[in-house]
Amino acid sequence: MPRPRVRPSGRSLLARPVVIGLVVLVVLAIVGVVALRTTASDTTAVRTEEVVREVPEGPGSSSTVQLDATVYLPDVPEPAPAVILAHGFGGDKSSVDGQARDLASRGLVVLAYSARGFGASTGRIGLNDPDREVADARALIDYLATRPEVRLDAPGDPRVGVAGGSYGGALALMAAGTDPRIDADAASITWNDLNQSLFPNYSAAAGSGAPTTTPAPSENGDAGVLKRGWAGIFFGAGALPAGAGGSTDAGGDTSGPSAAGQGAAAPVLDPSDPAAACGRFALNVCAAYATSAVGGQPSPETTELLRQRSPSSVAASITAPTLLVQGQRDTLFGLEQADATARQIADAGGSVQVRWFDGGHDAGGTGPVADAAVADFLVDHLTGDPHPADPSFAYTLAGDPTDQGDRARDLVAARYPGLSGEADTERTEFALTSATGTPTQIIARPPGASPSAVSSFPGVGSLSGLPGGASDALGPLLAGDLPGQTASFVSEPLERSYTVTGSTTLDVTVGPTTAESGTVLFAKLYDVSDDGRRTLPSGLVSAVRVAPSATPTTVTVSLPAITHQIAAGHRIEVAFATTDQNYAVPLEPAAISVALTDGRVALPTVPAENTTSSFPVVPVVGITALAALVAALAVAATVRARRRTAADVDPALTDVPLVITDLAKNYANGFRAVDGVSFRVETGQVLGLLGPNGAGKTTTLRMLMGLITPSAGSIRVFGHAVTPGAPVLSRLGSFVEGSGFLPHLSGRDNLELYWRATGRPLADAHLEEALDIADLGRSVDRKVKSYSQGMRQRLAIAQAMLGLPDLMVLDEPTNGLDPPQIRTMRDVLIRYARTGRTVLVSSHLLAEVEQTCTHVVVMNKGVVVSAGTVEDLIGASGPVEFRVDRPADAAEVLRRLDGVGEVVVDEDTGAVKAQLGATDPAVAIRTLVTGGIAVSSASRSTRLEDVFLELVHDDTASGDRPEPTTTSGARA
Ligand SMILES: Nc1ncnc2c1ncn2[C@@H]1O[C@H](COP(=O)(O)OP(=O)(O)OP(=O)(O)O)[C@@H](O)[C@H]1O
Repeated sequence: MPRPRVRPSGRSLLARPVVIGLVVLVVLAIVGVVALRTTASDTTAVRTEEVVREVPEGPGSSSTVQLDATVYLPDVPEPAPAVILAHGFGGDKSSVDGQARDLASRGLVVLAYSARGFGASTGRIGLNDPDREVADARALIDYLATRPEVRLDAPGDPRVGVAGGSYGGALALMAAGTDPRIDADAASITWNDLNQSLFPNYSAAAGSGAPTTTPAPSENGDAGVLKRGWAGIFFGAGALPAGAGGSTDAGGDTSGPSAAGQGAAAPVLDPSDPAAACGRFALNVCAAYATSAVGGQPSPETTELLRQRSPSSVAASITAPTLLVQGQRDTLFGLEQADATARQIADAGGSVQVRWFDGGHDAGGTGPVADAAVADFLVDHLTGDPHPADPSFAYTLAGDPTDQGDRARDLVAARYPGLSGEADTERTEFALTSATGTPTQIIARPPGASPSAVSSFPGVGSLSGLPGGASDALGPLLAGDLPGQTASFVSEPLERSYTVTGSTTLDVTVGPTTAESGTVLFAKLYDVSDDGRRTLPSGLVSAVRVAPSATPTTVTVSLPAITHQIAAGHRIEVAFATTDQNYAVPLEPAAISVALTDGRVALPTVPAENTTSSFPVVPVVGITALAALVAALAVAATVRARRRTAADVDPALTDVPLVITDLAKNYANGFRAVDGVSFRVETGQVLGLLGPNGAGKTTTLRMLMGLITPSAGSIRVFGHAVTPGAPVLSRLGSFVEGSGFLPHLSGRDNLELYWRATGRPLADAHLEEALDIADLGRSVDRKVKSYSQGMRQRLAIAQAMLGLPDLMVLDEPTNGLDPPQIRTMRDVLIRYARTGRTVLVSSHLLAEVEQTCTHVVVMNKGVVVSAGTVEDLIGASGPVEFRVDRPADAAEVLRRLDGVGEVVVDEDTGAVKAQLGATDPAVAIRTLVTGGIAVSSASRSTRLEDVFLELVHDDTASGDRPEPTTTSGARA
């Protein structure tokens, strides 16, 4: 039965205006964009023809896929060059209708089509599989060669260009790299390498010369950090059946009528079919995403799959003139992606031109500016004689649209400096000093990486569908770093204003860490105003992962590539944060030391001419304001939705420390480690979670700590539903193995550091009380590297106790302790529970549990096999041992009693052991005495160990799942 949930008050008052406001603003905005576009086109009459092309499902396959296409035919007397137009991810051919009409009205035949798996096209999404989507584009070129309206360069070889944004942009590049018939290609806001885009790592071993610094980094180090926010949005858009909505299309005109899903045969989802969760994705793509999303790291197979789906795999073969248009507001595919593609094409002798524009996935996708650049390029290169691309480089310097004196400026440089080298990039050095005064700063990552820093809002820009930079508008309001989690290094105030165009690198020394996940950091370049306001340009961060090392490691980190003007009097701040909510950060707690190697940063600029003619201040102010408003409302709705989730409270349980109901966990390999676990812990209890190896104890506790997500069931802490990062987790103190203490700091300093990372005042830590209970004595002021294993364990327990949490959860706290230390630990836990708080502890030391815990839950093979008080558990089973004068007669008498099970006489001691079942031992004694037998003692010899072995032994031997049993007083 669903439980009543507490909703934040005022919901019904707020919801309607927000929704109405959103609808009105989106309609206004779309009308505005449509109006802008229609005035720009319609110079030549255009007619359209609907076409369905059948292509093989895969190489050598007998089954086929149907591609739904529209051919746009300009009313021109001669055969015309053609363009294949590909749409963005989650869109379909209708998404590029406006752009297609515009190109056709300029005299080009345009074929726009829905990629396989999108719109009315059949098949599955292969993420630009070279053998499928890319082969489809080549098949469409074959088709264009048969159309009489299309100009041919040779039989079967039409004069043709390919263009697209985002998903379509990568397709355009990959088609150009595999089909020499293509005469020009234009790719907007797209990736070079999906591995680098989705698992970025902007660091490389210092001195390796790896990251190229002008104007954007193009090289990555090893395994990166999953860009969880964007990856989820990207893959979520394809996980729905066709026609189910969910477009995140940022690579096409959003003004046209959406035909998403029209006529498409939406697959019928069968929940029992594992493929159902894959929606429209090809199963290999789906599996690749699922394993990386769960593990946070790509498997070698995923890396290879993403490599094949990337323009980087074919860029060296692109010979047609290429235009790369990349967005300056794009936390999905940053400027460095176009930079890498440009370098690869140029290195192989191809001709390439680069444009950076004030847009991108965080600002409504491509938009009119990018589309116009693409149209000019295609018309220029397809209608005249083929000629190399113009080497110039254009970019936009965003101004403040509310300030007419500081307008956005369009700038053109003679060459793209990424290709012409360092010589074209001026650099100015700024000295940076550590914000704390000490060269090395120590920052912490809290357990569960929660709370997390916020740098940008993936998807909000494309949600608004507008230019103007939703993330930029919202960033200063909502983004932020957390105290204790950020190391910062700042410059003196700048004497003059300075324009950053591109990226820079700096050497940083981090670590040491032996954690398997290595060190993960997020590097940022802030513009700090004189009143201390920090602006993170375009919400961009550089994710960095440094391999584990027992000694500090120096790496070269590339800061994000930006265009940004820093005003005179402002400071530059380079910051390193341990968390970012858009990335899959390791959840284990860690303390990380960070130092700049030479304390300087050299920021680049690209000398360029201002070509701004007349700037439409009024529409931009209006559109930007609308974008900001729409985005603000969208974020408000998101925040409210999150609050609602966070406020998922069962009022009947607000006094109960923990209630776990029907909890289950399937790991990525399909193994069900926890299967329908339910139990409850009351205030003041010390509950022991017992079970043999592999029983599912750690998995259960990790779900409770919010470190992993349950597959089913619920966990309520004081009535609040637990989810990763849920605020109620602040009432829970937890101990997990490998607490990541910094060895050269004292125990006390480590605890203070850890507490600062939670963002809460030091006074709330109750440091002395936690230390007192953990009984570390004066050792707390010694360096941790001098601690014994037992002292480290106790320090970790003290860490779990900081803030005196109402519920403390400890996973195997006695591991590695010697008997006296185990005894100390026992006292610590008992004392803690006596303060009116609650302890949940997993252990395999049964004698310890028996002496420490008031209650026990026994798990085996993922299920609860018994639960109750320790006395109940011991008392409810096991034989009673009678010492009598005539053992054989006593055994006979007991056997005749109702409900009594096995009765045996111990030949050595003469004791009679009887399984009394429900029979009261007092009744048994009275019966014996009445029968003339002298009873000198009756006792239960059972210890928890016996019960435990009895509960798990048979089952362990047979390999079957045991049936749960509940002792009296148990609440399983
Ligand atoms: N990430 C994972 N992927 C797949 N299986 C896993 C994963 N983590 C744990 N398991 C499996 O789940 C089962 C339960 O593991 P868990 O660590 O929860 O047990 P446990 O009761 O804590 O055991 P132990 O006392 O040995 O730590 C084990 O069979 C384990 O191999």
